Amino acid sequence: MASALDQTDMVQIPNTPTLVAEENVDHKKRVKIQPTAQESFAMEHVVHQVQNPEPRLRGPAIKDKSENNARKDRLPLQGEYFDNDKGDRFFFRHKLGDGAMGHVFLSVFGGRTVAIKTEKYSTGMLPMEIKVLLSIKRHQGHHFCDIIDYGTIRREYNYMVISLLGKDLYRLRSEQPSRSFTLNTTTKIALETIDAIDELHKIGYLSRDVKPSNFAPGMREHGQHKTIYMFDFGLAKKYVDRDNRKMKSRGEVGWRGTVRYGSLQAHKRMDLGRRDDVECWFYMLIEMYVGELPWRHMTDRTLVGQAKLSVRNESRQTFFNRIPRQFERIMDMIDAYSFEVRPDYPHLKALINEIRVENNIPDRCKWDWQVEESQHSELTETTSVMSDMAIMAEQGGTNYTDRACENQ
Ligand SMILES: Nc1ncnc2c1ncn2[C@@H]1O[C@H](COP(=O)(O)OP(=O)(O)OP(=O)(O)O)[C@@H](O)[C@H]1O
Repeated sequence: MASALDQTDMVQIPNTPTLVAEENVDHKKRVKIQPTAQESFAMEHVVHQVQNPEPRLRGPAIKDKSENNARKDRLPLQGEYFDNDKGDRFFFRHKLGDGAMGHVFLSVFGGRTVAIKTEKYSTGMLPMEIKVLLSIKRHQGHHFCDIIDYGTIRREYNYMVISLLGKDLYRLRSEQPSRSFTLNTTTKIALETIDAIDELHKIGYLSRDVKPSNFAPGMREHGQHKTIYMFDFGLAKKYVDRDNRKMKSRGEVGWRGTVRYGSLQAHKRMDLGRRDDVECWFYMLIEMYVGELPWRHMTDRTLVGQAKLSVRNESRQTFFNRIPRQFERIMDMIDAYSFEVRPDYPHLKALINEIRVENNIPDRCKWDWQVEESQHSELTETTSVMSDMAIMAEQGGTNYTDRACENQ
């Protein structure tokens, strides 16, 4: 992957207002708390709405075709279709999952199964995701979905067409009889996912929402089942400025992320850096191997933060009991990182590989879900087993910012 950082400032979704992404605001000149991507989008929306040409009507007939209803901010439904600007037709075959902001559908494009992520036109989170995926594509990121198309339909919804993935890691673990993965699968996931995080950081972005439900293996039919892919960049943020200089911490900015996997700094509502993505990765690994985290049943964010502190102090021994000692070293390494520092990804990987060697895990080993996988068709694999709401509830609420939280 190239190390040059992306200099592009804006993503223009055809027929949509321009998103001025969060990171494009000059930090030094800013006096107020930085607007979220959503707020920036809303501001731009007002400015650009008048200038944007009228989008041509596309897609299926809508029952009530009155002018007002044709412009209704809405999510598409299963069975509908739309045509993109090049005349390609995309059907929303069936729903693969629900996110906080919209639906993800299965579709077919060029004889290949794909996923289409949608959100209401006014939501404005998708442009950031598109921006990240386009940047990744330019840098040939290995652990990310290919972005095939994106746009907006009649000011009703925004969409992006991306490569189809298998079930996410949260679902796959939940389906294991023990609700945990073997050391082989956990360490293989650890190596794949730290590579994904490293790749994202190399192109100048933070995820700020590293968690099992944002990673999934690729599809066997596409020959991608040995790779774990990272998706969902709704909370992503650039941590370097236009001149590729690392931006200074903005101090206290509010909560970002998912309670269960959030870093100690996130609990302090501080600006997040690369080390925080890696801390989330660490909690994710422990959960996958042990089957749960001590704060699994806690919903109060403060209590979860206290429980995370406790595993560094009074409950350290219990927490690290019966798991490879390298995990404790990993946590101590992460805790020693300051905001600016680049995590030592090769060292983290070396510790994971040490676990594999000590436990005589052969290099070529199947994922835990591969036995079960062979008994089902690939299409069934992508269908949700747990409801998305159940997963959100399990994780102590899905990703959100303080602002979104207040709106709940
Ligand atoms: N490329 C894909 N292939 C298959 N399924 C996908 C893909 N992208 C997303 N999904 C499914 O859709 C669900 C929601 O997607 P995603 O996490 O991107 O949406 P979101 O609105 O950002 O959700 P969240 O509430 O977790 O932030 C995922 O959990 C997954 O089940």
